[in-house]
Amino acid sequence: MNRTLVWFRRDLRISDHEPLFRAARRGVVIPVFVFDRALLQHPETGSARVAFMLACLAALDADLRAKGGRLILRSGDPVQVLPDLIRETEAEGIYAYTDCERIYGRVRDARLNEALSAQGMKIRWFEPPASLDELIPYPRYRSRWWRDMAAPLVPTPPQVEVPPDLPSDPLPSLAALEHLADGKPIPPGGTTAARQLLADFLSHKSDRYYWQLSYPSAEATTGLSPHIKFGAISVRECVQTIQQTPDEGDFRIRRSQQQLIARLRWGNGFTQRFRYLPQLELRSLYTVFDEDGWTFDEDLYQAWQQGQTGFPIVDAAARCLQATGGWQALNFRTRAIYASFLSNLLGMDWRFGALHFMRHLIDGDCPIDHYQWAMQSGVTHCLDKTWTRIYNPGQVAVDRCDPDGAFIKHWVPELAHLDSAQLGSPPPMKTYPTPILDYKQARQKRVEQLEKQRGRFLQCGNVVPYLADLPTDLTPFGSDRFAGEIDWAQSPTERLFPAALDLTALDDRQAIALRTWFVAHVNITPPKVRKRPPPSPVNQLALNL
Ligand SMILES: Cc1cc2nc3c(=O)[nH]c(=O)nc-3n(C[C@H](O)[C@H](O)[C@H](O)COP(=O)(O)OP(=O)(O)OC[C@H]3O[C@@H](n4cnc5c(N)ncnc54)[C@H](O)[C@@H]3O)c2cc1C
Repeated sequence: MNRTLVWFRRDLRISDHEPLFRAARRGVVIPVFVFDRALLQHPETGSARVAFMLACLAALDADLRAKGGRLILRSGDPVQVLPDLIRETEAEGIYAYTDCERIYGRVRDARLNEALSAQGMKIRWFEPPASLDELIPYPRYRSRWWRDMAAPLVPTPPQVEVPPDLPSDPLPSLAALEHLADGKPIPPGGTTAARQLLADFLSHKSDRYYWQLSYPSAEATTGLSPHIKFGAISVRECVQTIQQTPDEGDFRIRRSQQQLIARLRWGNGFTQRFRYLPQLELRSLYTVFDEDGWTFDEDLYQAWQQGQTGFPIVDAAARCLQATGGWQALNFRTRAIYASFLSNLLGMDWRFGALHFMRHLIDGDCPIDHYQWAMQSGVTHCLDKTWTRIYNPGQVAVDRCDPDGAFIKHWVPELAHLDSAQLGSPPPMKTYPTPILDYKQARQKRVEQLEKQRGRFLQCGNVVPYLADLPTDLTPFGSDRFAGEIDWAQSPTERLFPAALDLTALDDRQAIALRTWFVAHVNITPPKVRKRPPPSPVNQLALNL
């Protein structure tokens, strides 16, 4: 009987999972998850997120068992572990989804392709829905997204037959993975928990989501982000479940459903941007924004992290992030205000903020996190001023996000006795710091700096030369602050799978298409085409169905 390895990565579910479905139809399945030290010890990995992943793995194992199978756990470098497992099980090869979240994963997958080819072994990569290998204009991507979301869900295999004698490591504890629990409550993981969150949302929140999603104390959002990050539920299942829920003719429900679906699409769009330009994990889209202007002050950075800035909404967000990992409590608007404070008002490189977020967020997802950070810092758009997001962290923010002060008073109890109208700028008191900056001055400084930087683009007809290339050194930002396993970062940059977009080889059509992803308000004309050798072929495992 045919035997196929299914390699789970950030797709920890058995439904709407094409590699698993197809492998189960071929015959015996070896569903495997590999604990990979390079990821577990990546500077941006947070313990709470690892704990949540363990919960999702336990749930995946239970779901596979309900189908007669189980999850096989192994530890080590997947480039060695997976060929060994193919030999051990005499499988024909591997089925897996491509994954563009991180540069490390793409280096690893390129190394795996080479290792398998060298040993005469095969892998078949599947594209997740709404993930494309070709560069197309953003409006066309939107149409493709809708088309992919409308496609029928891949059926859950009725049975998953796993070799009975195949050993698996036990599910490790957090400590065994060299992580310490840091007190954050971990939400239940897995598909059932995710479906329950969506059902609760549709029953109780969907008439108010659109209007209240910016109020942290309203808890009007789904709380699905950690599940989506680990693929415990597919975005397509979320979209179809929302669409199948009647709006009962209530425009509030209709508007909220539309808004939620749009946000799910944004998330996929960020991953697609990273697929094209993985360098966005490491640097700003335009080199000019990284070349001059950032300052760094360790004391101020610590004050921002610990919630000691003297701006209550910022301090509440800081403390909430550290205490909860952001799940449900730290919504989009509050994250944005908190992020903007570091990069725009304290003038610090957005990557320090993104690093701190990733180390604490339970839903930390590199493309969303890094691109949102870059957007809030104003460095993703080279001309359009509307993309300067400098939030006023004073009373304006309180009135917009937390008008009754419930979120602030919860996380900054020193201020619990104040009236909400005082929470924008509390009176001096011994127990709470005075503001660490003057908002108006800091804002003015940042506006002038961004105008100067953007001014360089005004006279240029072609922004491609200003786009940051993939650096030759792929060392993750933050490696100097947090030790990690980063030997892989010295790999040649052309060895990424899927491959990155080669900015030096864009033709006219591609250059125009790329522009639509980044809203550059000038023409982009391509440089001279320089051909690169084609990537080495990958053995695709035939689907003999
Ligand atoms: C600086 C910054 C960093 C962020 N980092 C992350 C991150 O690491 N991981 C993450 O999932 N979200 C991130 N977000 C986006 C957003 O804040 C979270 O998706 C949201 O708060 C998660 O809660 P929810 O699932 O209850 O949201 P809901 O409103 O219920 O949204 C459902 C899903 O839609 C997607 N989504 C919602 N809002 C956005 C958005 N603005 N951009 C992209 N996708 C969105 C997410 O997948 C989310 O789970 C970040 C936002 C900012 C400003």
